[in-house]
Parts: sequence; C-alpha cells; structure tokens
Amino acid sequence: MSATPSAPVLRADEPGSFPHSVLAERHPAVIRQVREAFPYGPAQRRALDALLDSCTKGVIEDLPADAPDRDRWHAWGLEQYTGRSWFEVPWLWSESYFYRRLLEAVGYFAPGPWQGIDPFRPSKLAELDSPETDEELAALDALENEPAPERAAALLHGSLWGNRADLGFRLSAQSTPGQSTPAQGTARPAPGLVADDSAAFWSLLPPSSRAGTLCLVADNAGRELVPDLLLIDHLLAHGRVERAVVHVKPYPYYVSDATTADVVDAVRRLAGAPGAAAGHGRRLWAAMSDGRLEIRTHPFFCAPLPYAAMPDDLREEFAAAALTVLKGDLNYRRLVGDRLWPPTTPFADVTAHFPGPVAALRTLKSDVITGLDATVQAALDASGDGRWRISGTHALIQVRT
Ligand SMILES: O=P(O)(O)OC[C@H]1O[C@](O)(CO)[C@@H](O)[C@@H]1O
Repeated sequence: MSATPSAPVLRADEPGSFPHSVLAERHPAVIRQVREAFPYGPAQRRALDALLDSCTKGVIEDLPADAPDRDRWHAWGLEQYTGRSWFEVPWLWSESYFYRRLLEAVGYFAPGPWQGIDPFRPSKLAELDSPETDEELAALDALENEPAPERAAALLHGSLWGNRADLGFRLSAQSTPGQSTPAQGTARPAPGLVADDSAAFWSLLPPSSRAGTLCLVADNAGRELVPDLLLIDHLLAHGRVERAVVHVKPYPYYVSDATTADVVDAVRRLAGAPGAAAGHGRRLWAAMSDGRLEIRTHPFFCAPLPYAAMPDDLREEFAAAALTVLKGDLNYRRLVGDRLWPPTTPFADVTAHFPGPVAALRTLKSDVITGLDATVQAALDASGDGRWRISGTHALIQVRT
C-alpha cells in the first residue's frame, strides 16, 4: 500500500454533525422504540432510563462484573473509555457499546426469563411481513423470464438497494418521496450509484467447475437479507460459487442487523411465498441442509473495531474466499477504518489490509466515502443535495480484487 496519508477517525463531539445527531437523537429514539416493543418490567424500565441518562448526558460506564464478555470489551477499549463522555470517544466505539448496553438493560445476556429475547424482533418481523416485501417477492416472477445476465444484474442491485432496509436509519431519517429501488432487469447504471465496480464483481465469480467460496457479511434482516439470499441462490444455481457462507451478528445489533433467527425467518418467508419466490426458498433451504450455504457468526461482528483489526481466524477465512461481500454502511465504515478520508482516496489503498478480494455493497448513510472519481464528487457536491453522503439515496459497488 502506497503511504496513503491517514485521516481522522470519526467522533460525535461536534454538535450539528451527523455522528452527534445519532448519539443525541437516534439512540434515545431506539430506547423509546424498545421500551414500547415489549411489556418490560420496572427493573428493565429503570435500566433503560439509566442508559438514556448515561448516553445523552452522562459518561461511559463499565459492564457488570459478571458480564460474560467483560474481558473482551476491556480488550476492545472499555478500560480506557470508562468515565469518558460517549461523544468524545470514537463514534464507532460509542455506537457499538450503546447496543451492548441496551441488551444489558433488557436482560438479554443474563440467565433469566428475558435471556436471548431480541428487543428488535417485532420491528424486524413487521418489516418482513410487510406488503412491500410481498411486492418485491412478486417481482421475482417477471425476473424468471429475463436472460441470465439481466437477472444477475437485477439480483445484485436488489441486494445493494436492499441496504436501505435499515430500521435504525428509518427511526430518524425522513424517507425520500418517490425514490425506489432500480427497476429490475434494466442494464443502464442505476440512478444514485456513485461508484460501480459490478464488472469486477462478476469477473471474480465466473461460472466454473472450480468455483470457490463466497463469504457474505450480512447487514440488515428482512428486506435486505431476502435479496442477499436471492443473490446467493443465483450464484449457487449458476455455478458461480460452490459454497456460500453468510456471516451474521452473534446478538441483536444496530436495530435491524441480521442474526441466525433472521436468516431462518427470511428463508421461511421465501419458501412460503407464492410464485417464483417459493422455488428460491426451497433451494436455499436445501443448500442450508446439505452445507452449500452455511450460516456463521463471530464476536468480532459486534466489535467497535475496524476490519484491519480482525482476528486471525476471520482473516484466514476471508483470505481463502473467492470473494468477501461486505454489506451496508457500518461494514463499509469498518472496512475503511471509520476515517474521514478525502473522497477520491483510492478504495484499493484503504482496503489493502483486507486479506482477500473484497466487495462493498452499500447505500451511503454516513459521511465516510472513498474511491470516488473526482468528476463524480464534483457533480455530487454541486448538486445542492448536501445530504448525498448520509441520506441513503446514493449507493456504491466497490471491489478490490
Ligand atoms: O445498516 P447500515 O447500512 O450498516 O447502516 C447503519 C447506520 O447506522 C449508522 O451507524 C448511524 O447510526 C450509520 O452507519 C448508518 O446510518
């Protein structure tokens, strides 16, 4: 890697900035949503109130002495950050620890009646069972008749724009009226795509008898995970990959990030749907049963750390993959170190640390961006849409081979 000058790590210490708004507005909204989602008892309600006080006007507090992952969080910086304001430590760290503390407050980890109860499950299921999901599944019928290259392109874009299904984002972002996912099967670049390395993506997964393994590091459940699985079904069915591994979160995270339960719900939703969707669901179910599609998780997926700091076991796994696909905004931030790089900083430079070929499929929902062509950046900055980095209306497909 050429000596790319470093860039500042994002913090939430600037009032008016997007990171600041996430800690000051989105996190309180998440606590309110969780409080209303379940008939939690007085103890949990007091714990949620205490977290609200701590994360808006207090300081970072240590985990309880008997917390199963206390040592791990101390190694991840908790020792250093205890007693400091949530707004002054790295933004990624604050956000990640917030979700850990939220689960603590509702009794997710402690032995007892609420152990393992996902506080975000009602909103994830509501989204999965929504009429919008019905519509998207029905659109698969038309796709069946499209030539394979168009079908492949449509499924790749479905997985990409599925990343707008970020329920945490919806809590505080106003939706962009009339903005929809790109029409299925159209060859022209989708509006809102600020970088498009689709050709490199497909070049890494040629149909072949020696096809390799795809690792997909998932992001949101529901209407993002379904198109991710449809893409995987297509890659398996067309011999572009021999095996696929979907990496999910070990516990609920960032409101709608996918866990194993969400994968099962998504495959069931497909298999139980009318039309072509059912065929995709049955194939995915069979692939999970015979091991061609595997679900894995790792504590690192809920760590407040960049991918450059990933542990060796994950490093070896990604090094052996034909391609690792990182889905979404948070994974992108972690891939490039959650730093405010100049937007034209080459993607290949800031991802040189990644052990194997890597692709980012992301809708832009935070300030971090790299690998932009200077003319594209100039056009975006001149567009008058000051929110192009954070509004989720723009997306990218970036690949480092
Ligand atoms: O689900 P995604 O695409 O990772 O987006 C996560 C969102 O949460 C944030 O962390 C802000 O809370 C941003 O990264 C992004 O807006």
